[in-house]
Amino acid sequence: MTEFTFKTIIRNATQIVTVCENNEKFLTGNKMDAITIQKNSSLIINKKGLIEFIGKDSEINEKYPKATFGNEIDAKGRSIIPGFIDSHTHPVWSGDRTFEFALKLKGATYMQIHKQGGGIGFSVKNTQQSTEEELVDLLIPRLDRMVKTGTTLVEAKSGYGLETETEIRMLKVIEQAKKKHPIGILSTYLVHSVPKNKTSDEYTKEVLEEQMVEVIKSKKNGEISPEYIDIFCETGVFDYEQSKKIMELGASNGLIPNFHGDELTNMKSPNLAREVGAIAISHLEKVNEEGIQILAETKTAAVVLPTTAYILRLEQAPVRKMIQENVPVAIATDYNPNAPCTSMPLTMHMACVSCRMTMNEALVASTINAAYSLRKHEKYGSLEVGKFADLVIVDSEVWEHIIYQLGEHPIWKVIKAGNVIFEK
Ligand SMILES: N=CN[C@@H](CCC(=O)O)C(=O)O
Ligand SMILES: [Zn+2]
Repeated sequence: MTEFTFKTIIRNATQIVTVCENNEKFLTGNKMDAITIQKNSSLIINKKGLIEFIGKDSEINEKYPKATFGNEIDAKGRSIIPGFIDSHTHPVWSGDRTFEFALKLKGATYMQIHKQGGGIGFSVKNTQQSTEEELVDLLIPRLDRMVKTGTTLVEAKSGYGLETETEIRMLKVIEQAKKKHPIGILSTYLVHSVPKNKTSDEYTKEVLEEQMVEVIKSKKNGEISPEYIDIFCETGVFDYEQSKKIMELGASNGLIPNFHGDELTNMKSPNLAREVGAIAISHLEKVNEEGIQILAETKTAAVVLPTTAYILRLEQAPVRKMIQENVPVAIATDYNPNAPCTSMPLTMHMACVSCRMTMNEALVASTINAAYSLRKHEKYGSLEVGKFADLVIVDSEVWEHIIYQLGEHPIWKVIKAGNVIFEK
């Protein structure tokens, strides 16, 4: 078998959107609108799947005169961007909630449906009754759809179990998908809601005294590998103190707090993030001025979910204000049975139109800032030497077409660590 010097070379792309070039952890303020782009350039990927070189094709002969490549891709007339990082999803569930969408279209609110046992409760009932294999079979095609729209790394939560066995089963399902699917997956243990027959206090106690112990035990056994602890901190679900106790216990067991906050009501989530050392808060539709200042000071990532506010007809999170105040803003699909959108390009389009982001800001929020929101910025989120070669080749000379072509997705190839995982 021929031994190649490098895994892959992608030659002569009209644009390589590197996003940033100085190993920045995240971009804030005006820097979000000042992404870096290399024109008419080539990119070399080494055998470890890492970026070896980005620059002019003419430099390659000089720098690597004898190099051979396992795969040569001609990207003339096309552009390259980093693979999207979908930093907030709930992709493991069973049961169809189309009927709830119909109710919401007629005016029912998220909390009305939730209180009647629908919403999360409906997904919980169905997920509890599904086997690990059934859930894996539902998850894999969802991950396929993510890859087709350019996502190369996804955060995936548990949270439709609400009892120990099903929560751990969901995390095992994610574990199986990590082995079976080429997309990168990071998993989160999510304490999502209160089971029907319990009060919030009772369930908090159960999580603290029993469920968390089992989750940590399974993690230590190597059956599951959650890296983050998440909670739905919301009026009528888990209050500030309950959320704090659960995240603190998670943190003391090596899980990093990264939670749902200030979605339907203001919960002082940024204060909570500061207290528990959370790396990110998702939603933030109801964050106030004081909260934004805290996010800016602590550099807690704000993970904005435009699809949710769109579907629930809520006001979007105050993204412009957060960018102006130098909060690291990320965006994610929130893929779940309430907002069943797997597409980052569609989410970016919504972020531009509904949250008034520029296309550059939306790209930063889906790449380097999304990586930061999961503390994976050292190896992901921009196209820089030494990072993983996770990227999308856009079927256009102008990278912005990935956002502009609403609902269409001009994607030619998706590459993960140097391997083509989707092509048209
Ligand atoms: N807000 C809480 N959780 C999800 C919705 C989950 C569901 O409705 O099933 C979210 O992030 O939007
Ligand atoms: Zn969510």
